[in-house]
Amino acid sequence: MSSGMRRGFLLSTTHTGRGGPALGSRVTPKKIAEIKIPCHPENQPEEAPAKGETTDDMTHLVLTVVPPSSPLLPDPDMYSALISFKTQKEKLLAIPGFPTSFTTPSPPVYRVQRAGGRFQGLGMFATQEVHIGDLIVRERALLITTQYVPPGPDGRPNIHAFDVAVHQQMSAPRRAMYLALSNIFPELPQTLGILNTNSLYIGALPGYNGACGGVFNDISRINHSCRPNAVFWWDLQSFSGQIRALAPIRPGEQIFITYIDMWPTRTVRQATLLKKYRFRCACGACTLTGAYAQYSDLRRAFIAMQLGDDLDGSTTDADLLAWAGNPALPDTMLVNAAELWLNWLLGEREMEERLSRVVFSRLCKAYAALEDEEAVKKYARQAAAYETAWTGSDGGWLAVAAAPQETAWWGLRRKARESNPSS
Ligand SMILES: C[S@@+](CC[C@H](N)C(=O)[O-])C[C@H]1O[C@@H](n2cnc3c(N)ncnc32)[C@H](O)[C@@H]1O
Repeated sequence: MSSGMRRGFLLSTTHTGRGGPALGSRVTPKKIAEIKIPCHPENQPEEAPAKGETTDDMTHLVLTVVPPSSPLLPDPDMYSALISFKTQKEKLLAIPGFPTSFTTPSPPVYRVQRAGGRFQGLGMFATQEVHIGDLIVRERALLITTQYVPPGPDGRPNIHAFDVAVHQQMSAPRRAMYLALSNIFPELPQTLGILNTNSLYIGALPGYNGACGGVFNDISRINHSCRPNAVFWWDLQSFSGQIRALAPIRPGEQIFITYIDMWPTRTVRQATLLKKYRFRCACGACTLTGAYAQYSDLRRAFIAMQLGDDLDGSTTDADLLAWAGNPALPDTMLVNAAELWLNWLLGEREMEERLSRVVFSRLCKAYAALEDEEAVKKYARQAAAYETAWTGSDGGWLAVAAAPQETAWWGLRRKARESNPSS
């Protein structure tokens, strides 16, 4: 998306890192309360390679295992094979305490089983009721690799590293797990075909900002939906992937993540999935017909328009503050718009992290300005659940839900009316 697109009306939330809003001058209350309504956190910058550091390094890949092999760490089933550049390996292993330990729900709340119907092979299913934000599984990868593979002597990507990692570095049980994963690219060498079928994007590793992917024993069994009920994310510190619920899931229901961006139209999504994963998606959004299908495409296009703007840019709460401080403007002006956006996000099951956070933030600020305690509590609780799904912690939203009146936005409309009795 080009950053030159028109700035969307929803995007005027102050971005001050994980802190709260910087209130403008006109309606600043005397007492700035303790509880901040979270707003969009700054993105962690991907670490660019230091000048000259990776140039030589990037001519070849190095192989290692994480945690580093040690007789003191006897559990080979927890090791990830890592294919990276030397600088990445060194920076990773130099992180204090790396990798931290982690836990996953025990007994498991899911089962990997034959998916049946339109799905080839296996899928992941809930065995217990799961709520938004709940952890479903956390797992160390079988293999983590950079996407960029330097050329070998013949000038073609040197994919030999995948064979070495799988056949020489993995323990026998880990290798068996890897080789049992599905492979939709039989024309490729087996280790690469499995990688391309199953790897999930994990972002960059320290030392080089190129993309990396991870292959997992259970997480890679999750099928795709354009209306997913779960989200995958990667935690560098523990070197683990996790799946959390994005919607309530009942026992026996299949768990889905999205493999692709969700905002393109159905035609574009289907073409991408066919090309990259060789299946025709028949999810709830892809099987809509007629006006419903058009409406879904339209809502996703509007969501994309908002995302097209630079959400991390220097946006402010200026319009919220201008509304709060001007009693002549309708009370419902901003909440109506934000509720419409939230309904579109929920309707498409496209709870895009950055945009949803902005919407919840605006709803809570506007309802706090209107002194509508129940509405602030409702949206702050929802925001807490989604924030937990995206990050593993509620991000401060539960404090807002517990005491809306303690936020700096509380009562700004009334205060503005009191100081402008004529308007
Ligand atoms: C990462 S694997 C997912 C697990 C796979 N079903 C298995 O048995 O291991 C990706 C492959 O699963 C299948 N798949 C995933 N989502 C699907 C869907 N919504 N409909 C049909 N097939 C799907 C496709 O063959 C795709 O290439």
